Order: sequence, then C-alpha cells, then structure tokens
Amino acid sequence: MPKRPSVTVLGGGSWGTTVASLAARNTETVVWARNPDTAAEIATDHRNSAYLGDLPLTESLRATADLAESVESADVLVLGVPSQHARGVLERVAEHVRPWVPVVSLVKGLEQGTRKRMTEIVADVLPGHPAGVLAGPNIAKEVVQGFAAAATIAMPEQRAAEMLQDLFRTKRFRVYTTTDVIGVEMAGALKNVYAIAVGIGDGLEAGDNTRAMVITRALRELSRLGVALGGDAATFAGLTGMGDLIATCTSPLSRNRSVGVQLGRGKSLEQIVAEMNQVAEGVKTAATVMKLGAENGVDLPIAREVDAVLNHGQPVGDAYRGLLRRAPGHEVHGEEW
Ligand SMILES: NC(=O)C1=CN([C@@H]2O[C@H](COP(=O)(O)OP(=O)(O)OC[C@H]3O[C@@H](n4cnc5c(N)ncnc54)[C@H](OP(=O)(O)O)[C@@H]3O)[C@@H](O)[C@H]2O)C=CC1
Ligand SMILES: O=C(CO)COP(=O)(O)O
Repeated sequence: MPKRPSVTVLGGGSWGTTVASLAARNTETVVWARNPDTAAEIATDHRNSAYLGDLPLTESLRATADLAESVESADVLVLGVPSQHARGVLERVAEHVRPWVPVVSLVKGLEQGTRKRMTEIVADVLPGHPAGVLAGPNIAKEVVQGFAAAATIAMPEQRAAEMLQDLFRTKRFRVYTTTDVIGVEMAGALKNVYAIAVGIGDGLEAGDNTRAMVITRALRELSRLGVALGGDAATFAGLTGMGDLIATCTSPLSRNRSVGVQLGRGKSLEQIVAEMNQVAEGVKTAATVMKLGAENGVDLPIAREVDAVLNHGQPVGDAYRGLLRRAPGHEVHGEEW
C-alpha cells in the first residue's frame, strides 16, 4: 500500500492538538506548539493538559516547538492557530515548506483589517499552495474523547478534498467533502458571533423559546451574508452552517457562547477576556462581520447588537429589547431578522 501523506499541524491548542491526534491514527503526524512545555508533554505524556486536561492523545503523535523542523518534510499542512496570528505563522513557515503542499485551515475567524478568510491569507503568503478548510460541529474535548462527530473538508478541487478526507476520518469522526471553500469558511467564522448572541440570552435567562428564535434567525442572517460573499446556500443548511451553529450556541463547552453568557450575567468583556486562556474568535469577528455586511449590502440585525455590546458599550438588556422592537416581515423572503 502506498504511504499516506504526512501531516503537520500548526498550533498546539485544543483543536490543533485534537485534529493532530485524529490524523496520527491514519498517518505520520507532528503538531507544532510554540510552547516547548506543551510540545514535550504531547510527545512524552500523550496529553495536552493546558487545553485538553487529562484526555489521552494518539500515542504515535509527535510534537515539537521547532517550527522549521515541523514543516520541512510535511506533505500536508494544517493551520490551527487563532485567526489573528495565522498570517504571522504562515510567513514564518513560508521558506521551509515544500512547494505545492496543500494547506487545510481549521480556523473559524477572519483577519481584522483585511477582513480576509484564512484561505485568502494562504494565497497571499503561500501562493500556489491549494488551500481549503475543515470545519463542522466539533467541540474539541468531545472529539478527542471519541464521541461520534462529523466535519466537512472543503478544497477547490473535489479530488483533493477526497484525498485529504482519509487523513482525518476515523470510525467515529466522519469527514464529508465539498468544493465550497467560501461557504465553509464563512459559516465557521460567522457562527461564533451568533453563539455570543445566544449566550447573552442564556445569561439573561431568557428561556428556550428565545434561544430557538435567535438560533433560527441567526442561520438565516449568516446565510444571507455567506451567499452574498459567494458561498453556496446549501452549505449553510449543512454541518458547517446549521450543525456548527447548533453545537456552538448550545454547548456549555463553547467558548463563544460562554462569553455571551458571562456578558448576560453582567461581567465586563475586559474581565471575561482576561480570565480566558483560550480563544473566542467571535469577539474579534463581530466588528469585521459588520463591515462585510455594509460592503455587501446585507443587513445584519443580530450581529449588530452583538457588535454594539462588545464594541460600543451597549447594555445587554437593551440589545435584546432593541431586536424585539423591530417589526418582523415575511419569514422566508424578508430581509428582516
Ligand atoms: N476548540 C475547538 O473546539 C475548536 C476550535 N476551532 C478553531 O480552531 C482555531 C484554533 O483554536 P483552538 O485550538 O481552539 O484555540 P486555543 O485557544 O485552544 O489554542 C490556541 C493555540 O494557538 C497558539 N497560539 C496563540 N497565539 C499564537 C501565535 N501568535 N503564534 C503561534 N501560536 C499561537 C496557542 O499557543 P500557547 O498555548 O503557547 O498560547 C495555542 O496552542 C480557532 O480558529 C477556533 O475557532 C475549530 C473547531 C473546534
Ligand atoms: O468551533 C467550535 C465547535 O465547532 C468551538 O466553538 P468555541 O470556539 O465557541 O468553543
């Protein structure tokens, strides 16, 4: 049997480590963690206690804090650092990575300032490398424990998606394929903003009907923007759209939802962020999403309230009351929330 392509995962946080642990079941895999203690712990104890507690990782997974060494012989690169650091890490690997190696992003965020998706950043920094994304309803701790879950890998070419699919799939981690890179990337980035909205409602103890209302209308809102940006409407109804929105808006393990819950209970954003040791991408994505909406003529009433709370001092109670004051239109064809 021909040897499978080797994988290097850049980023030793919760999800980078989890995906590396999945890939290591299928092929030679190394994870790069910038913190040497994290790399040593993964390599020797097969754990990443800072991010995944005591949960055991695949024993064959290698780890290093040496970025150049980690990418030199990689056949596939996986990007697993938070969105605002992706460009910097890619720039550091550019001179070490072999030509044409595909890059798969795990990142659910947009670069502030440029408003670019991660595959657009790959195109800037590593031109010529095929770039795609793996996303879905994938709370890291559940996946690493082996609970059944599914994701979608999007590559510009279907054949590439099918080749890469086999590197990440396991008996209990189903990996579907698509060529809708824009849709999958946008769905992953957008759902975090709406998970903050749902979290705020939960923090205010608004109830189950409110949660269902916000999730459902959020799906419509994020689909409108995603389609305006070039995504396929069907993608937003699938795993990376509706699926991930449900997981992130309802899981007690979601960091984005948790930011919203704490805001709803009256904590300041500064305090919440200071107390977190993991990334909640939606905090930075909200303002970017508002700019994308304005540029593309898409009204985003729910995201606007989240942005107002996060960035413009809007009290959380007023944000929810503000939404309810707007008159509802046609459920399916209306532009309203
Ligand atoms: N966690 C999850 O369940 C899922 C997360 N994602 C997405 O995956 C991406 C990564 O998130 P996740 O792993 O959860 O994040 P975490 O917060 O768990 O970990 C972040 C990782 O990135 C590293 N890092 C931070 N800044 C830099 C930098 N400047 N240069 C290099 N490395 C850096 C951290 O290193 P250090 O420890 O040294 O600070 C850490 O290893 C995000 O876009 C997230 O939305 C997608 C699906 C599921
Ligand atoms: O993307 C995720 C689940 O699919 C993780 O969500 P959080 O970043 O909110 O924890």
